[in-house]
Amino acid sequence: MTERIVVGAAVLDGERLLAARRSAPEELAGRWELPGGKVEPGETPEAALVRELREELGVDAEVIERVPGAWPLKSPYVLHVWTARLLPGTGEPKPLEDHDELRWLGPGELWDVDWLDQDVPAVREVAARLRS
Ligand SMILES: Nc1nc2c([nH]c(=O)n2[C@H]2C[C@H](O)[C@@H](COP(=O)(O)OP(=O)(O)OP(=O)(O)O)O2)c(=O)[nH]1
Repeated sequence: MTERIVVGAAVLDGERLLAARRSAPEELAGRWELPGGKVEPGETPEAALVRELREELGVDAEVIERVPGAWPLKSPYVLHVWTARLLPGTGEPKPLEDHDELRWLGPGELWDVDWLDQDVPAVREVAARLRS
């Protein structure tokens, strides 16, 4: 089956990373992830990321760069991650859809939340870039 991309946004504010707690489906609820979602047919991953951040968090954001790596999810999905930043004046993100809590994680707090297993290597990669 053709791979389908799920985009995850590592939204950064200085050295802080935004984490989102899923409210559904049942098997993922309560675990933390990078906000994002499935890329629609004909859409670029970058456009999907901006769209998902608007839908899920009510914010306007811009993509910074791809975090190297691709992490397999439930077939046929594969997680690709980009760093992103909020546009000035857009306000604080809110858990409008798919999430019931958001947290900005500062340095030393990245591992304070229960990330989805498949997100752990992606967050590790983001953490390495935050330190460099
Ligand atoms: N958004 C997001 N999804 C993730 C991550 N890690 C992970 O396993 N997933 C899974 C959860 C879902 O099964 C799938 C993405 O689905 P989603 O529900 O966020 O996608 P979507 O907003 O496009 O919604 P829909 O089409 O299901 O309505 O990928 C992650 O870090 N971010």
